[in-house]
Amino acid sequence: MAAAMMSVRGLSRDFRGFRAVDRVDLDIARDSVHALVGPNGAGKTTLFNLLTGFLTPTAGRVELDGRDITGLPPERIAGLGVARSFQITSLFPQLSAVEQVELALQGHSGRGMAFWRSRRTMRRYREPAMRVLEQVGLEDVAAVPGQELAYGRKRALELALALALHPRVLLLDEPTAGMGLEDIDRTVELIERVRRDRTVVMVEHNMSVVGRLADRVTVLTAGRVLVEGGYDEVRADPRVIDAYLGTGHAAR
Ligand SMILES: Nc1ncnc2c1ncn2[C@@H]1O[C@H](COP(=O)(O)OP(=O)(O)OP(=O)(O)O)[C@@H](O)[C@H]1O
Repeated sequence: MAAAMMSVRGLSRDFRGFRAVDRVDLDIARDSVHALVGPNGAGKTTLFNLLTGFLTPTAGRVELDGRDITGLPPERIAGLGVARSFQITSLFPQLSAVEQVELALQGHSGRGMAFWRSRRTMRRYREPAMRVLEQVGLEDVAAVPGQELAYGRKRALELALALALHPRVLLLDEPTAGMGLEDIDRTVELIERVRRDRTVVMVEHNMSVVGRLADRVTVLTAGRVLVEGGYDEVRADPRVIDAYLGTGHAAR
C-alpha cells in the first residue's frame, strides 16, 4: 500500500475505566475516501476526536503523513491540514454564507477571528470566499443569512467552512445525517467533487452512501476493528452481519 496519509497504531482511549477505543490500528491511504462504520457506541466519534486532537489517547500513536501528531492540540493538527466539518453555522446564524466563509478564511490566515476588522480588509476575502462557495454549489445563496438556509444547504456551508482551510485531510461526521434522498444525492456528488487531491475520512451510517463513496471501509465494534476492506467485501462478511444484527456470533 502507498504511504498512508494518516495512520494509527495501538490507539486506545479510556473513560473512567471504560475502554471506548481499544488498540485500534488504521491506515488511511492518501487521496482515498475511508469510511468508519459500526453500531451505536462502537467508538467512531471517539476515534474521530482522537484523530483531530479533541481527545488525547490513553495509549497509542497517531501519524499524519509520517509525522507523529499524538497529543497535539486540535488547532495545531488543523494547522497541519486536518479539517473537520462542524455544525458551526449556528454560531453566527445572522451572518450571510459568504461572510461566514470570509471569517473562516481570515481565521486560517493567522489573523484570528477579529470581527472588528474593517470592511476593506474583509473585502480581500470576498473573492476566495466566493470560490469556496462555488465548490459546494452555494454561490447563488452567498448573501443569505446562514439561519435562513435550508437544512441541506446549511450542511453544505459547514463543508465550505472546512474547505476554506484547504485541508489535506477532511473529516466528515455523518455528512448525510437527517437528509432526504435529494440532499443525500447532492451531498454524495459534492463529496465526489471535493475529494479530488484530498483524503476524506467519514463516519457514515447510510450504507448506500458508504457504497457509493468509500474506497475502504473499517467496521468498528466495541472500540475495536472488526473488519476492514472494500465495501462489497465488508458487507458480505458474516462477522459484520452478526455485529449489526447483534447476535454476538462474531465474538465466538
Ligand atoms: N466523554 C465520555 N465519557 C464517558 N463515556 C464516553 C464518552 N464519550 C464516549 N463514551 C462512551 O464510549 C463509547 C463509544 O462512544 P462513541 O460516541 O465513540 O461511539 P459511536 O460509534 O460514535 O456511536 P454513535 O454511532 O452512536 O455516535 C460509548 O459507550 C460511549 O458511551
